[in-house]
Amino acid sequence: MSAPAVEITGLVKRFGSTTAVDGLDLRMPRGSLLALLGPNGAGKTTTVEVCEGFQRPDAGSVRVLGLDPVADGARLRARIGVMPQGGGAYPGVRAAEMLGLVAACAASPLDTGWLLDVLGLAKVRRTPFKRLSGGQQQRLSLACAIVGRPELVFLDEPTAGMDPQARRLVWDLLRALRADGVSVLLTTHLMEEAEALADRVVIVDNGRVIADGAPTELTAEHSEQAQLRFRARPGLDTGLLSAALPEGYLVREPTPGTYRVAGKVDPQVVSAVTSWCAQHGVLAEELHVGRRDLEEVFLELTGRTLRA
Ligand SMILES: Nc1ncnc2c1ncn2[C@@H]1O[C@H](COP(=O)(O)OP(=O)(O)OP(=O)(O)O)[C@@H](O)[C@H]1O
Repeated sequence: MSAPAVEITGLVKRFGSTTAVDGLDLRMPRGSLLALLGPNGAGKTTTVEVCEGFQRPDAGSVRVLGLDPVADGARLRARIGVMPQGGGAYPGVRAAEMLGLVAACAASPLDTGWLLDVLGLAKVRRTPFKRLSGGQQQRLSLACAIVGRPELVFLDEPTAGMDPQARRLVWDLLRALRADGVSVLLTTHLMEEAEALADRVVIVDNGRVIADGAPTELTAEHSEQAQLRFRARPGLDTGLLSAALPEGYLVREPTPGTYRVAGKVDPQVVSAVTSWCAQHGVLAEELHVGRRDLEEVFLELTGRTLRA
């Protein structure tokens, strides 16, 4: 049987007095799409860089496609694709030229014209890298990561800074890669991205795994009950609103203008929230009763928001 795509046990990585990764365990089967989700500074990039062989672990064991990323670095790099955060290229190189250079290093590359087309880059194929927009540079960097038909790709915040249309193109491509049996490990702090793409989500905070499972498992596990949430102008007096609800309910504003009511949802509490809003001239928009999302799971586990 082939080794897992990634197997990490007790990974520790320190930078001076900062412990970036603090005993992280992760197992990713072949052919799956795993999202490492967490706020800034959680240790996602460091974990990925250790897997790629760019950082040496201080403790723990890391195997990628059954290989040690440091000792077997050269063999491993021929089989993986890497899209680092921020990317990078010779500033004068043209888009198609750059992809062609990377493709030339691969034994059996994908068709570069097709790849540029799929990623919406056909029109800028002759544009120098430095004149591409941030989102176009990101997509070119993704193209470079996958043009060599890797068995496993590491994508560090692949859609950061992209507009929604470009993000869709990337999501479609990642789904197609997965359907072709490629293993994909991506980092993100966009819970929508993790929910939309991943077979498994590993939520990381302070260098540790705090939750791990399929998106639906995570949201179900952490919410037997439906939850009431709504949007309204930021800064409502949540203490006053909580006091107007039946005993035991608590209203929070985890991000400005987003309100969540903790407690079992029933018709009385929905009515009490809307009455209070009406009495205070507050328009409650997107009033929603339903399953929690990953953002709420994270909030519940850490008391903070993913975007913090
Ligand atoms: N080369 C380095 N030298 C010193 N500290 C570092 C280095 N790389 C990372 N760190 C620190 O390690 C911690 C984890 O950083 P890391 O980049 O892995 O987090 P992240 O989850 O990828 O965050 P982001 O979402 O912002 O990319 C942070 O406190 C960061 O400042």
